[in-house]
Amino acid sequence: MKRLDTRDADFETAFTALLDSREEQGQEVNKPVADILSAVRREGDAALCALTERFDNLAVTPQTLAFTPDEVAQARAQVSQDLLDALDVAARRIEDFHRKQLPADIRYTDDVGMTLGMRWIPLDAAGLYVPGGKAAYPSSVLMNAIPAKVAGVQRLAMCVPTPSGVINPLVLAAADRAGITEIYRVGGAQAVGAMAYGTQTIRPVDRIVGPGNAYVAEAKRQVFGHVGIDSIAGPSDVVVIADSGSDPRVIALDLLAQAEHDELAQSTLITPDAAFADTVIEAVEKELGVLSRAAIAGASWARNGAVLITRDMREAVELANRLAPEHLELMVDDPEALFAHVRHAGAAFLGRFCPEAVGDYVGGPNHVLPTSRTARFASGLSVHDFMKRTTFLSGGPDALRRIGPSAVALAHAEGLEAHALSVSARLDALAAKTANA
Ligand SMILES: NC(=O)c1ccc[n+]([C@@H]2O[C@H](COP(=O)([O-])OP(=O)(O)OC[C@H]3O[C@@H](n4cnc5c(N)ncnc54)[C@H](O)[C@@H]3O)[C@@H](O)[C@H]2O)c1
Ligand SMILES: N[C@H](CO)Cc1c[nH]c[nH+]1
Ligand SMILES: [Zn+2]
Repeated sequence: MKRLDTRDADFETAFTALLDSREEQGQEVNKPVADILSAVRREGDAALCALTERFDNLAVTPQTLAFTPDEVAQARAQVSQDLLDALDVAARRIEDFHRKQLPADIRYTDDVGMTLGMRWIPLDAAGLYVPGGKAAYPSSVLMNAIPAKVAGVQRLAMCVPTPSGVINPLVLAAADRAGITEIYRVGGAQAVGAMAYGTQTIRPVDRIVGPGNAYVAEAKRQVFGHVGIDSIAGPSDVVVIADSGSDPRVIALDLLAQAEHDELAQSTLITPDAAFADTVIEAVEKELGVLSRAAIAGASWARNGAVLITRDMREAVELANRLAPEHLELMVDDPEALFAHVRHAGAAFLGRFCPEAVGDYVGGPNHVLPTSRTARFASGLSVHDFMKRTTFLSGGPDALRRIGPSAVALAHAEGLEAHALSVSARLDALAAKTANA
């Protein structure tokens, strides 16, 4: 863990190193991921099965890659009613929020008489990656699938790793709740490769979405262009801006809630109060003594944890903007005042009683969010990720007479004769018709 004070002479150097550190960690997986993707592209199911045996310790055949409807029903039957109810609370709230994102088409007739517009069309097929290496993520099943359903995607294919063949039944219950019927027991870069290029068993999709570890995130980056992707939603990160009005233990737990996802996760506290910072650091160490996932959380905190002490809250927000976190918690009395200055964050959590973990499960907005500073240019998963736009133009002779000559002039200026003729031939025909009338 790094403890930095903006008043220190070497702060800027240390902070720049912090900004670069996770990108550098991500680069370690470029080559292994490229090898996995090319094996899946070349050999299809054979590579998929061999890689699943190697990385997930699971012997599969093309016939057993998919979960059967019976397996899904049996898994659902193992889940308690309380958990199914909790799943339902989450699903309803996620659906309500995402329904509000449905975009409206555009259609209007302009002053030259052309009708112009833009139509939103759902994707034909989406691939949903649900992580499953170090933890089970039924919540990510809902976060992936519900916006896709709301958008109207016809085919959803879900991939989830099952280390040593074990799957948390709630994952399959969540898939069932979301109406997913095509579920494969594959994970990592090989799952992304299968959904991108297709194999004998898994048909390719048009866009791959969902969170995952560094291998999954890098695989999505590498297949982008062949298929669409949502964003780089890799190992989680959080920035917590807090003052001493919060219980240090609660802030420590918020930091550890991200750290426990992955050794590569990153948790950062920013506060103007140095004494408070030190109490939170102590509380983190204390909680690490009792947390069940202390090995992962402790490794993440040691490797990527950071505590930044600022001159004031405005400086705290400026540093948060530079970190462009996946999650930003504003644990202060007047969070809206700080939020007004936030420019880069995947999702913001405003107020002492709105922890990020609520957003992970039941808040409503999506928890699949851009990581590793990509919130500078990317956003969380939404209904829009499952749709694309087709613009349209419709015009008759009058409109062509009015704007056609400008098109002809510009086509000549670009040296594109066929373009110019395509328009002028029509204009000539119209002129001849008028002359003959
Ligand atoms: N950003 C988000 O929106 C978001 C949401 C939820 C979870 N997450 C992140 O998802 C990740 C989940 O990670 P996970 O590991 O639990 O599950 P995962 O499913 O993402 O990864 C497991 C797979 O990684 C592959 N893998 C592991 N080690 C490998 C190696 N050495 N070489 C090649 N492949 C290897 C295996 O194929 C395995 O099936 C965490 O980093 C968590 O922070 C992010
Ligand atoms: N915090 C993760 C997003 O980065 C999502 C998640 C799912 N379950 C628990 N947490
Ligand atoms: Zn989480």
